[in-house]
Amino acid sequence: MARVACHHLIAPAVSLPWKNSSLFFSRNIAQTSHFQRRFSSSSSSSSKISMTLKAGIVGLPNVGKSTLFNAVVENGKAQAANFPFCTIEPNVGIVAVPDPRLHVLSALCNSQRAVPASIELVDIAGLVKGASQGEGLGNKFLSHIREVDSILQVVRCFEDNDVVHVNGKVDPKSDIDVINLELVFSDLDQIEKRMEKLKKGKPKDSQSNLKEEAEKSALERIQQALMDGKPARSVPLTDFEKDAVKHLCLLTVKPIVYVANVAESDLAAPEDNPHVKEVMNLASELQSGLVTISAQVESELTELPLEERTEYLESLGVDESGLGNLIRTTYGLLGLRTYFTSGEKETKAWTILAGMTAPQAAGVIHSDFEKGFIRAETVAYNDFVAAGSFAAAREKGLINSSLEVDLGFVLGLALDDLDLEGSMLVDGLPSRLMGFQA
Ligand SMILES: Nc1ncnc2c1ncn2[C@@H]1O[C@H](COP(=O)(O)OP(=O)(O)OP(=O)(O)O)[C@@H](O)[C@H]1O
Ligand SMILES: [Mg+2]
Repeated sequence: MARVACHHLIAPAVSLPWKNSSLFFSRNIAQTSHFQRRFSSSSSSSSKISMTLKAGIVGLPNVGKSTLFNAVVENGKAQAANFPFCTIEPNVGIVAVPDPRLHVLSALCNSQRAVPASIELVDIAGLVKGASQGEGLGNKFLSHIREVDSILQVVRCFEDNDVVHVNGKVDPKSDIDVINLELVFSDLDQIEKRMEKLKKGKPKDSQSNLKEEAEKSALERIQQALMDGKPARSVPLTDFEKDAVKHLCLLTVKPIVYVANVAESDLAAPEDNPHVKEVMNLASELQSGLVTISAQVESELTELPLEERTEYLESLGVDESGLGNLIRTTYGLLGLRTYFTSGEKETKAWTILAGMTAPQAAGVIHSDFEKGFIRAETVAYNDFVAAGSFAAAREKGLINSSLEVDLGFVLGLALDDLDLEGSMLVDGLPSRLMGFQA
């Protein structure tokens, strides 16, 4: 099988180049950034997107993947119909990550526009038993999964005799097992081929030798786990080993969110549906996320005028659409965090990986900002909102300034909980992370 280029969220190499500050700061940061060029290729709306990750919608045929895709993606036009293998080529769409903080900041700063973070969704063809051996639409479709950063697995939990189930009955456990097994087989195949190659080849130098040794050792452990039916992500690896196996883009390394697709009538109390309960148990066993949604309802909602949507949801006993939850769960599961830049022109959410340093976070806006990083200023989101402006927060002494700056540096990355010595972002904090373009 031809190897596809996989899609990674790569943190730029760590450097602390605060003193090297001659390079930058004259460019308009709203223009194409490193990540814009890198992560959002052709769409014309991509100039507004900061860093986009890909989530792939997978599942058995005819379980509601395209219906969900069309509901989530504004103007989504994937063909969704009641027959298996309706989707053949993947459909791709961009979805905004809902974040109420964006609008609060935008109002406080009188911004002309608010630009949310976004996720790229890929609606992939249905997988069936034997896909790794070419069954159904076969290997080609596993290769589409290889290209995504995370997996949303739609699991059918609705009973409807008119909608064909490829295995004859609604059975979430068996559906999840079928998909997991295909992903496991595909990884095993990939590892076997790689091991053979590693055995034959000779490393160029001692550095490559070290890396290959780490790769071999990691692959052996992953292979064992896969043979025991466990995903590769369950195997503890050192950072060096993770890096050594990254190029294989193993499918079972990718985080999974299970999307329990329920009937309209189950939406108000999904946990009463035994199929949903089963998916809940499996998701927690497999250390994966779970979201309950009715793709059918979400798709009907998009057809309604805005004012009628709330009424419809109320009639079903729920107060909000499940899409926001789905997107936020996906975003959180990937260890992604947001910080904001805010000014009159725009308030914008930028995506970073948990654990990125302040210079790296600045580098998401523009790589020059990382190279010439000078200082970070810190303020908690709530403090900022209470103060009402950056100037007021400064006056009240709520902003901590780290290093001295005398170069007219205008990007004050304001990072709460920042370890100023090492400029490390602390995992898990960034709900309070803000940055400002003066
Ligand atoms: N929650 C639901 N309740 C009832 N019917 C649903 C629900 N979700 C989806 N369906 C119906 O299931 C059928 C299959 O949906 P869809 O085409 O989205 O499946 P798919 O997973 O994309 O299939 P394929 O793998 O063939 O592309 C459609 O008729 C759709 O209306
Ligand atoms: Mg489809």
